Amino acid sequence: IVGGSNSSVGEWPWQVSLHTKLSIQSHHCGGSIISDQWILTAAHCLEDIPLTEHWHVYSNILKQSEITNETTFFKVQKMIIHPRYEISEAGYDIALLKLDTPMNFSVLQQPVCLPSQEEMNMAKYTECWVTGWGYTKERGTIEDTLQKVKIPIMPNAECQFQYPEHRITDKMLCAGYPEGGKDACQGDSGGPMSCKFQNSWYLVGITSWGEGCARPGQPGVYTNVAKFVDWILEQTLED
Ligand SMILES: COC(=O)Nc1ccc(-c2nc(CNC(=O)CCc3cc(Cl)ccc3N3C=NNN3)[nH]c2Cl)cc1
Repeated sequence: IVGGSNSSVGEWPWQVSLHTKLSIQSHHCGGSIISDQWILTAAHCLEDIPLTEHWHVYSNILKQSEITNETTFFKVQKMIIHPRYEISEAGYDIALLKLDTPMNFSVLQQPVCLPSQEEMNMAKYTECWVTGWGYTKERGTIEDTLQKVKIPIMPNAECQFQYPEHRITDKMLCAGYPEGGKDACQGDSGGPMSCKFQNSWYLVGITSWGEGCARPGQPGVYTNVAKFVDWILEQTLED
């Protein structure tokens, strides 16, 4: 997160850190708790590591340094990548992780609301925050303390204009300041763009891609979760 500040304990109780158990175990991506057994993240986070046993899901974490080999984590039972995902910049950058055991909710570990499907006017979301342990500058390192930054959603037409070589679809959302300076960055992907509306928090976006970090005229691009609520419900409501 570029241009943000430290979060406090329990501020984003749906934020998780996805670690891969490869050479060195480290933070790979963010994710969001959407039910007691399901995590929503970005498809690109999972594409290089398709084996469920390589993933550790850490919830109720503020600092990465809290994670030791004594720290409890959830194992992953099932990974579902959206079937139309190819690359982040083409969209459908969304995936689900089913935990091997249901988690108990608490003040510090609980789900975020999904937006109502086909939510069209994003203008109603005037208080949106992006969170993560990603770099605080383009050539950075993973942050210890979970960072937060408030970023306004911009109309897709404006975003398309700023990314002339891309197709910004209605399944994507963009957020940024014209002057740049505040944005997601490497290591934040998969994590939430959370928006407060009528005193509840909604998972409006999933951090997906951007041209560099916090550059003027290069907003962050997020998966528009409202457009995938049907898919999420289909995949997660065991029939
Ligand atoms: C010790 O452990 C480690 O070092 N772990 C570790 C884990 C993961 C990564 C890592 N993750 C990614 C995937 N992309 C993103 O996270 C954000 C993309 C993005 C989204 C928005 Cl909205 C806006 C801008 C950008 N943007 C563009 N350029 N940079 N950022 N790339 C890399 Cl590299 C690096 C190190």
